[in-house]
Amino acid sequence: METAIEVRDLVVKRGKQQVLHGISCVVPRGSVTGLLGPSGSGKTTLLRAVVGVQIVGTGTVTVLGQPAGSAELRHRLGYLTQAPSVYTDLTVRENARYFARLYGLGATDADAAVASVGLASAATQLVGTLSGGQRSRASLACALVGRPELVILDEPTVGQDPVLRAELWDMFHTMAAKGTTLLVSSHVMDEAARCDRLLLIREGRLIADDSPTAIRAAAGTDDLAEAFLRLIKANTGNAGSTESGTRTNEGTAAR
Ligand SMILES: Nc1ncnc2c1ncn2[C@@H]1O[C@H](COP(=O)(O)OP(=O)(O)OP(=O)(O)O)[C@@H](O)[C@H]1O
Repeated sequence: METAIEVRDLVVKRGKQQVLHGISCVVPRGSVTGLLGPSGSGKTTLLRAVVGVQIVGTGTVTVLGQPAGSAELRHRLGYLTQAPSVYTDLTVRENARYFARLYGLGATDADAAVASVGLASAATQLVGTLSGGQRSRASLACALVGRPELVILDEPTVGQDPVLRAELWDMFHTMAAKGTTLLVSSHVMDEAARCDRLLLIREGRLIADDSPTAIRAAAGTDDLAEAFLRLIKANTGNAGSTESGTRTNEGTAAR
């Protein structure tokens, strides 16, 4: 297994609060890895550390063999932030073409990215006039237009209808099959089940790092939502433990 992301003993403070308490995990290349956890558990903070825009206390984050945030990684990594980051006074197409140019790509690539997120029919519409879900997809098109090797997506399917969500997940798997690595945060359990691997984070600590199948088996239930609840319950009270990055298949997280 080739590694795309390696996080070691990552500690991050935001404001006065310690948000990540010594996270260690690896994300394999060419996989779709889901990052799950309750609101405020530190998912966005971990994604920001991988992208290299988060000040890190201690620990290391290595991305595609380079320290996170290295200039060399800029064109190899695509990042979709939770709040759409597109120009509201440009059309969908103009936004995508602008980002394509930054990657040395042309209009055809930009238009293909717009079509891939289901926005071809809204290509000439100003982003400021789009619905929330459409705006989020416009932002996704811009994150993907450079065909990055590593794609970091912070809740990419929020506000999308079930059909679009299914289409987006099919697209993520098609990208992974071609060698792209995707790290995707989500709150939605049926999306967790679609991932090759899952990282479950709670209060800034990793409580599972395994495949959905292994997580279900370790928790003793076929229901992934129930498995997560059991893992969270099993880890309640371990908050002071120095153990982090517990893998369920080592049998420690689901006791
Ligand atoms: N700029 C900031 N300054 C201080 N604390 C922050 C800042 N941003 C986030 N936090 C805190 O860090 C913790 C983790 O936040 P983070 O956004 O990483 O969680 P999350 O799991 O992505 O949550 P959600 O699912 O709601 O998006 C929270 O307690 C949050 O209040």
